[in-house]
Amino acid sequence: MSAQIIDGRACARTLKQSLEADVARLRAEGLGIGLATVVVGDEYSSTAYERRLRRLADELGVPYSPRELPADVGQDELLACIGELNAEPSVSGILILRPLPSHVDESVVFRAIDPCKDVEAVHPDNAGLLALGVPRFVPSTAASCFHLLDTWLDSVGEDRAEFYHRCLIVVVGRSNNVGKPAISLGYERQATVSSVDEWADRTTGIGRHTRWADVLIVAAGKAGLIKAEHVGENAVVIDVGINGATGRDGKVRMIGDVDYDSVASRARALTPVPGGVGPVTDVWLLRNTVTAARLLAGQRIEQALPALPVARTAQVRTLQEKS
Ligand SMILES: NC(=O)C1=CN([C@@H]2O[C@H](COP(=O)(O)OP(=O)(O)OC[C@H]3O[C@@H](n4cnc5c(N)ncnc54)[C@H](OP(=O)(O)O)[C@@H]3O)[C@@H](O)[C@H]2O)C=CC1
Ligand SMILES: Nc1nc(=O)c2c([nH]1)NC[C@@H]1CN(c3ccc(C(=O)N[C@@H](CCC(=O)O)C(=O)O)cc3)C=[N+]21
Repeated sequence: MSAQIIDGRACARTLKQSLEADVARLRAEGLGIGLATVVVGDEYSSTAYERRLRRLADELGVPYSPRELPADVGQDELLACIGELNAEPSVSGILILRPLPSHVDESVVFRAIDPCKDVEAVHPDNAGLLALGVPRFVPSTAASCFHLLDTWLDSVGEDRAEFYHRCLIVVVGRSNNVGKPAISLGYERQATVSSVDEWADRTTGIGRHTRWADVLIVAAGKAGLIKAEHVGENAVVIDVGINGATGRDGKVRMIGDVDYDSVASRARALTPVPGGVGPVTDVWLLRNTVTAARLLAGQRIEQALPALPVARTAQVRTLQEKS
């Protein structure tokens, strides 16, 4: 079997059209919007993302303030930078690119962000709201994974609710900004969710968990970690990983955490890298920046959140009814 390819670029194009309309509506209401990013050092995946955000903000005419700090920046200097962005009225969304250098305490840094400008929901207030199922911001990477899944389910005519209720979602990687939010969004869809980290790989191996997945979301940051032997034949595989791999010609190209060719020969559907989760993530972050602009203008969360794609009304049958 050869997997269906889930096209993130096509999905992002559609989402971008509604984002353009959201930004225009905001302007028509006389509300300001601006995005600030903070990159510490020059890690491959951070700079790749920052470039994309810069370009998207430019295309949308959204004011963009990039801050670049050296890898040896002191934590206090980083906190001072966040303080300035918190106080800057023209900035509605703040994104601190990860990974941060090891001498910086990420939790202290994230706690310093104004929760209403925290477009990635890394401040404990926002992470807590997400975990409770009442998010202020839905973190962009996890949101993108599920947006791709929802869109793909619609395209193959599967009922979303029925699919998720019967579904085992296995999430590889449990970082605070990708894996854990993906786990929360899986719960929200009433799926069965399990989580795999590096210890599982080092001890029993991850295959004994991942092979059972109906949906496998991989966010480990390890190039080619997932191979055909790790996936079931009916699996839908969402590859979040962004890794720089140097080829024989010395050029660096982008690859995911999934060994694309071997998994494509086995799985039911697969997101490629590039062209999968990545292109949706930056659009979603700008959507969250629109939400932030509305919150900062005093609107309530329900008024501020952009409309999500509506799930088709489903008559969900229970197991007994099915048999
Ligand atoms: N496409 C996109 O839009 C985005 C892509 N990314 C990419 O996704 C990847 C993950 O990002 P992020 O979550 O921030 O990374 P982190 O490094 O913060 O977290 C990685 C997680 O993966 C786990 N892990 C590492 N190695 C293994 C292994 N061999 N088996 C199982 N689990 C493992 C770690 O386990 P433990 O907890 O035990 O350390 C940890 O929980 C990166 O490549 C990043 O660039 C990130 C954001 C957006
Ligand atoms: N706080 C934080 N949040 C993040 O979301 C975050 C981060 N830190 N640190 C770095 C990683 C990496 N990341 C990318 C997202 C999209 C592309 C992307 O869209 N890539 C295009 C590449 C196109 C190309 O260059 O060929 C694609 O996948 O098709 C890349 C990288 C977000 N990250």
